[in-house]
Amino acid sequence: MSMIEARGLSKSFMQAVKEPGLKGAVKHLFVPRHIEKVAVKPLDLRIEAGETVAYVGPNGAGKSTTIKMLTGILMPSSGSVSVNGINPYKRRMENAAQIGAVFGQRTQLWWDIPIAESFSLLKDIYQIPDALYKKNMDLFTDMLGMGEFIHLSARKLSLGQRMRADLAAALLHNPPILYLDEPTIGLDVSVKQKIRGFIRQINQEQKTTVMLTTHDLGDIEDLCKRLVIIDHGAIIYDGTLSEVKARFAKNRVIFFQAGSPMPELLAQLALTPGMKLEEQSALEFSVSFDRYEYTASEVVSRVMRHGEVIDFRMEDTHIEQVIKAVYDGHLDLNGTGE
Ligand SMILES: Nc1ncnc2c1ncn2[C@@H]1O[C@H](COP(=O)(O)OP(=O)(O)OP(=O)(O)O)[C@@H](O)[C@H]1O
Repeated sequence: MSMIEARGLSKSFMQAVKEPGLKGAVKHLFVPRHIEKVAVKPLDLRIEAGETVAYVGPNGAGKSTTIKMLTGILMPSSGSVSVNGINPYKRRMENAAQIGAVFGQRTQLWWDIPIAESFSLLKDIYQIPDALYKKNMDLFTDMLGMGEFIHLSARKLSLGQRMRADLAAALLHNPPILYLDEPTIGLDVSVKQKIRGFIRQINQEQKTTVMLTTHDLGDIEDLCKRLVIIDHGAIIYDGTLSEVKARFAKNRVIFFQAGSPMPELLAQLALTPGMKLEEQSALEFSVSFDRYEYTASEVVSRVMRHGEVIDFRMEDTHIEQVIKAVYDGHLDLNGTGE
């Protein structure tokens, strides 16, 4: 049995259609008009225990709606969903005991009481045994650096502190599943790294299944082996991150700084199939090439045979560029990758 299993899962909303202005509002009061908005088309998804899955897509693609169905917040319009053997919407209490959730924009901490007391309230709510509570509190305080703010109320925390506290709160009861919705939104680089390191460790040591939505592609590269891309309510890609990179990030670029101009070589390169030359100046140019046709050393030695090279550096296509190309409709993940 998979940890998360959705079959034909879909969700539609009725959205009010109002004409603009006061007249429109009054008219809507007497003659309300609605249209059906399909947020998530029937989708199938299986996630195994211990997997780390990034669920990504452009704004309005249906990510949050899917997560809300998986966490039991929303009732699906059709299909079935089982999370660790439980229907999350029908058995909400049992489901709550087995999941941890962090929604970047909201907090589950009590706003006006010290964080330490919020944790002890959660201990009672989840009926966490003393030994486990102490073990987790010690571990999380240390790993997330919470010592400096645990005596403060959530209201007084910075965003980075609050996110760390929220993450600890979500994991206090050792849930087998962790949902993260934009866990690093608005955070500085060092807090992002702390949070990602923590999630990685929890996943590795406790085999926690992690599903996260994010617009931060660094989160995906640092945390997730599997990538599920949703667009217009339908899954358009489900596979490994490395496969996406291998299939679609096929171009590499080498930037050269030459000691003297090499016009002959540049003319040759410009005509070579599978290579693309871009000249920044007479002494600076880059060669973009198909990594499956040429090796980097072939390209470098070809340039070096023609003259002095002072410096060169290589860049791989970043996953960010690949996903942007998918969102923009320039890349068909089910096609050839051209
Ligand atoms: N409660 C609701 N009532 C009506 N329409 C909704 C509701 N919730 C979501 N939608 C619509 O469903 C679609 C999917 O929304 P959803 O929030 O799941 O997208 P998302 O991928 O999470 O986007 P974002 O990255 O912006 O958070 C959107 O068109 C949205 O307007």
